[in-house]
Amino acid sequence: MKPWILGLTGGIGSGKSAVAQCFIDLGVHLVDADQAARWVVEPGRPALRQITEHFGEAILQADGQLDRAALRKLIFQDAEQRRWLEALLHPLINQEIIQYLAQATSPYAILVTPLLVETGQHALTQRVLVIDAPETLQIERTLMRDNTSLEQVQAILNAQATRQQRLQIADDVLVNDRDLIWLRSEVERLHTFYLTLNRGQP
Ligand SMILES: CC(C)(COP(=O)(O)OP(=O)(O)OC[C@H]1O[C@@H](n2cnc3c(N)ncnc32)[C@H](O)[C@@H]1O)[C@@H](O)C(=O)NCCC(=O)NCCS
Ligand SMILES: Nc1ncnc2c1ncn2[C@@H]1O[C@H](COP(=O)(O)OP(=O)(O)OP(=O)(O)O)[C@@H](O)[C@H]1O
Repeated sequence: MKPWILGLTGGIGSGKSAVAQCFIDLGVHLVDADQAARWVVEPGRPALRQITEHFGEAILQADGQLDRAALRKLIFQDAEQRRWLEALLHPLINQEIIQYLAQATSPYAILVTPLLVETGQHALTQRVLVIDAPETLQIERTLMRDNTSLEQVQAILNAQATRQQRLQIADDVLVNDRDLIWLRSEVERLHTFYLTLNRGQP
């Protein structure tokens, strides 16, 4: 039987990737929208040429790869440019996700995405798990992980759905405000529950 799809979402630095790794360790197949966003702009793919035509050659690194840090800076300080990029990439990202999920063979599979509502990816899922963390912790963890500024993280947060909007579509909520050992035990608990579900429903 085809696996049902769990949408795993949360804002920047909420802990989506950390939770995703726990599910992978339990044998669950998953696709990450941030990774799909990388595949669609690999050198040679049409989207990279369109991005270069729009933003200029300076958006490429010397090796021909997309300069992600430069593009990040650009789109999070200019909402119009961000919307241009999203209109180009989101349909391509969605295609990659659909192809990938079609190959999943675990009892259920997971779509990890920061933008479940904003991209129409919600329609690909039967159930939604929101990773929730206080905004201060999201900012603190992102600053520790990435070579970025507080201003940049704040700009990204402002471009995302609010906690409230995310919680409105949640079937399950994992509050990630404790340590990683506790996080893993919560994922194990959820996994046991998910294995009992039929198409994502009790
Ligand atoms: C701007 C880009 C090049 C920056 O790349 P970088 O490697 O620095 O970051 P990465 O892709 O890993 O994203 C990190 C986080 O930024 C946030 N983020 C990324 N894109 C967006 C967006 N369009 N709106 C709001 N938040 C976003 C998410 O929390 C994401 O998890 C990249 O994020 C991108 O191509 N974004 C547009 C495509 C998109 O919307 N991707 C989100 C998945 S659908
Ligand atoms: N419970 C936790 N305790 C300590 N560190 C954590 C915890 N959860 C996540 N982290 C760390 O916080 C950082 C952000 O987590 P993670 O990368 O999983 O977030 P994310 O939601 O995937 O972020 P993004 O939207 O930017 O991709 C990582 O360095 C991760 O290892």
